[in-house]
Amino acid sequence: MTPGARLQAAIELLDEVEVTPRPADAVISAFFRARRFIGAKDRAAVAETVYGVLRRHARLRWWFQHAGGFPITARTLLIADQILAQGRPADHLDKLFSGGRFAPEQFSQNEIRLANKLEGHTLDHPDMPDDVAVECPEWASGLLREFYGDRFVTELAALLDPAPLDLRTNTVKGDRDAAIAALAAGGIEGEVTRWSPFGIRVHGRPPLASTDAFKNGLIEIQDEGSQLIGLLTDAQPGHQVVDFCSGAGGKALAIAAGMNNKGRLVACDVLEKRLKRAAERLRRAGLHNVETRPLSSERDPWVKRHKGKFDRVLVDAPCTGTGTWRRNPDSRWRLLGPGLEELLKLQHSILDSASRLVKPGGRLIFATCSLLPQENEHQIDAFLAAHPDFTVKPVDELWPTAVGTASPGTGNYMRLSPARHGTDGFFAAVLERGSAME
Ligand SMILES: C[S@@+](CC[C@H](N)C(=O)[O-])C[C@H]1O[C@@H](n2cnc3c(N)ncnc32)[C@H](O)[C@@H]1O
Repeated sequence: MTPGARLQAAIELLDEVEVTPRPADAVISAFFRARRFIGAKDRAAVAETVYGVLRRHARLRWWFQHAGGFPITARTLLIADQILAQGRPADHLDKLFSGGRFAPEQFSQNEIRLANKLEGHTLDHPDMPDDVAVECPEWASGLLREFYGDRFVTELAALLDPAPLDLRTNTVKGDRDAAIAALAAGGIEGEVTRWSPFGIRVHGRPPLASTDAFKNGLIEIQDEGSQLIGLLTDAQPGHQVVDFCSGAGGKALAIAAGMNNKGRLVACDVLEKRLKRAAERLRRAGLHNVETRPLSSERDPWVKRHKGKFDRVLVDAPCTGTGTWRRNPDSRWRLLGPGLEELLKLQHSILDSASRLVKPGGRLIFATCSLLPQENEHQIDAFLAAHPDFTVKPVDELWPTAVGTASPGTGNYMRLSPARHGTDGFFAAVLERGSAME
């Protein structure tokens, strides 16, 4: 692809993301699936351009206001991003917008005026309000400010950069050194992660799906923080385990690997399509002790029938995903699923129902990828008030045996953030049921 053709593809994709009520990563994947003739390098370059514009959503829009109120379109956003964030001179950009075959149409008069106004500036500006500078939407700003206090800007700024690419070694297939060596043989450099004993942080964005290590199930793509939730579940070989909100099985894969194919893990979700994806991944990973169970809702009769039967129940609850903003920058601005109030009710109800599955002496693990205390500590407080037979197992105490690395030292609960830990933002609480049932 020529540089102009890449820009045109990015404009088309930005238009598609704008009108499609699905997450940007799904829209981007579908766009390339329908255009298999676009090679891997071009795909990566186009996707990076699109993600860049989405990542700089509020700051770019601020500049449109500041420059005198220009119309916001996919084209003008891209022009602004190229000048302000990529430092491309306006006259160079003008040449790429040549109107030639596959290239974008030539600049309109308005676009020439916009490019000239922005020329010589960079993205950040001292007059930008903090919420704009750190891309924080209004719906979350008050809650995050209240929680983080004077760390608000630091914590939010760390969510602006792209997330690193983390892998988890599937210990059923080999150890971490073997995985690092297998990747290195294919020219992929990676280093051990700080907190997860099975994690590898890879340099750049290499095409992993075509590597033998991936095809043989030796590695899985999984953020380090997510790996740690699997470890804190502390499921042992022989245990009976439920992953209540299993989705496509990211954490189920990690937990089942730790059980070394001994015992039983039931992966539940209300979306059967996701569970089917989980089943495929489990096969590739060589894990045979997992069954999938679609639920009609968190109150499915299956739950009542299996009351008190499980050693471990993980609730990886649906949430706002504020901890994954660097991975899904569009999710800050496009609330495609339920809003916060609805999520809080759902989380409460899922926790309440799933807790029935835990046997006396067993554990309930509640996790989210949210930074908001309303979805985390407050949910645990409400749960404990209603369920006095459960108590908190402090994460700091569990860490040495369950994880085995130096603990991040976040107290009773695991609370990770990109600014402090270099992982996505995650929360996890481990609750133990007393030996007599309620
Ligand atoms: C955070 S995602 C799970 C991610 C998954 N555990 C992983 O590690 O890949 C939350 C999941 O909860 C599921 N979910 C939503 N409502 C639910 C309910 N009422 N009962 C059970 N699962 C539910 C969603 O379909 C979604 O897959």
